[in-house]
Amino acid sequence: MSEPLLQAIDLECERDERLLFQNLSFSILPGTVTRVEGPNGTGKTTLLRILAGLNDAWSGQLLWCGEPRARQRESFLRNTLYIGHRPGIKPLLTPVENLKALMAGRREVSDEVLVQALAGTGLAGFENVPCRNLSAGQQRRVALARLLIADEPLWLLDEVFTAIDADGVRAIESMLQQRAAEGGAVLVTTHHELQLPGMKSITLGAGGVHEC
Ligand SMILES: Nc1ncnc2c1ncn2[C@@H]1O[C@H](COP(=O)(O)OP(=O)(O)OP(=O)(O)O)[C@@H](O)[C@H]1O
Repeated sequence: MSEPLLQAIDLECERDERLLFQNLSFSILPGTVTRVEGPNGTGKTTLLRILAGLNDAWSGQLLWCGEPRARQRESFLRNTLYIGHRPGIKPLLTPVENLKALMAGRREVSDEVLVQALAGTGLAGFENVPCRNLSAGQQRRVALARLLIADEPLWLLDEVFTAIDADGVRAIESMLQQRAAEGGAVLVTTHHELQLPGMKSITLGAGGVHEC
């Protein structure tokens, strides 16, 4: 069996003296899509932010490719793509400019590739319009175009289906499956009814933590 990309061992997190989760252990293997599920407020966003290295209010162990993540920070960051539940799009910039900003410090991508990625998320013809003039779903599609130029093997995606129409949902589902088929791994939170073949799940909340 292949080595996990990411491994969580006995994670615990408390917010405002409220225990969100404890004894949370799971492995994210190459070739898998894992859904983090649970009712509102049970800690899904918090967990993804912890995994992405954006929240330090936790205890336990996180391993990246079998080594403590803290010792592998650069490799972890270079190989992980996090998209938060807010699209993170700058309203005064165009979709092309926003994608360039999202790629900053990662790698050079030509305008042609960016325009193709935007076309791939249904934004052909909107490449140079300020994002403040786009709809909520179109703004989220700008952020999702990032997936089409991603070479990071691990994707951590928080509520990426919000404001997306049915065709867009199917397109995202196929991107997740594609990443897994290419040997990457995806961890996704969503309230959308996501059904992908072989999908794993981590459930937070009332019944405690459950992994399958
Ligand atoms: N910055 C913060 N400081 C203190 N508590 C916080 C902070 N952010 C979130 N919380 C609390 O942590 C708990 C979990 O929040 P989180 O956003 O992780 O839940 P969630 O499962 O993603 O919810 P939803 O399904 O509504 O998106 C909530 O009770 C929330 O009030």
